[in-house]
Amino acid sequence: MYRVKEAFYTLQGEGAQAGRAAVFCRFSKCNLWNGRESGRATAVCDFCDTDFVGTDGQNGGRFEAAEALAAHVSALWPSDPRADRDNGIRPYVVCTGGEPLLQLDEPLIAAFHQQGFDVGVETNGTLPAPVGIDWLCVSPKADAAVVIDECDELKVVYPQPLAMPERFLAIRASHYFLSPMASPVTPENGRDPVKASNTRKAVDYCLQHPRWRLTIQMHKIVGID
Ligand SMILES: C[S@@+](CC[C@H](N)C(=O)[O-])C[C@H]1O[C@@H](n2cnc3c(N)ncnc32)[C@H](O)[C@@H]1O
Ligand SMILES: Nc1nc2[nH]cc(C(=O)O)c2c(=O)[nH]1
Ligand code: SF4
Ligand SMILES: [Mg+2]
Repeated sequence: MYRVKEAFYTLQGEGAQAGRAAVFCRFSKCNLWNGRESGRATAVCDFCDTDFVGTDGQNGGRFEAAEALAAHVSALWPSDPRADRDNGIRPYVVCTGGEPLLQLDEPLIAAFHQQGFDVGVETNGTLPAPVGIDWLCVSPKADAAVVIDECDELKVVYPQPLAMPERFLAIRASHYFLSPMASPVTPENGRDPVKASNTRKAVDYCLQHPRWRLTIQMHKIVGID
């Protein structure tokens, strides 16, 4: 059984795939926070900006079979993803959450591929990844041990006192990104002074350590999901 909080079609807002159209499949549950505000202060990961509790979001639900979830995702692509693929377009599903590696398995990856999708994953890196993922983004959290030693992009939310970038240089990646830590809930007026201050700090770190590049949460600026 796969539990999905929400699924929606948007542009990837972060990392090396930023700007690419994708169906986001947000799985329920995380191993580093129970998702309740009452548990945030004692969570391993205490800055999460996402609601991943339950299956009640847009296009959320419970799916018994991999094929059923892949068909559900396919229906959110604006045209026939298999036909698009035949025409040189690469339909894209981003598996996120919550922590997608609690649920994503080889049958579901195969079912996404069967529907014509490239499969991207956003993970905290604490769980092993199944084979077949086309784009793997690892974003370490606090002192949680990272068990993935190779990925497409490493995306370190900055600053985290227990997860400073130097700690992850042994992880092989094609891209090394810093992503400024935003407030868990964007303030009503849309201005986030915490994010602004962290962005300046991330800029300074990248200037001093040119292995690292800045990525920003473009979707929050553009005003899309
Ligand atoms: C909600 S997480 C879900 C996937 C996975 N559990 C993870 O942590 O990578 C998706 C992305 O949002 C990032 N993120 C979460 N809260 C954030 C915040 N307050 N500021 C910036 N990035 C944040 C995570 O680091 C991750 O790259
Ligand atoms: N547009 C957009 N891009 C994203 N990249 C990673 C996201 C996530 O929450 O995993 C995310 C998201 O929630 N929206
Ligand atoms: S950012 Fe990722 S690891 Fe942290 S609580 Fe949110 S879903 Fe879990
Ligand atoms: Mg997000």
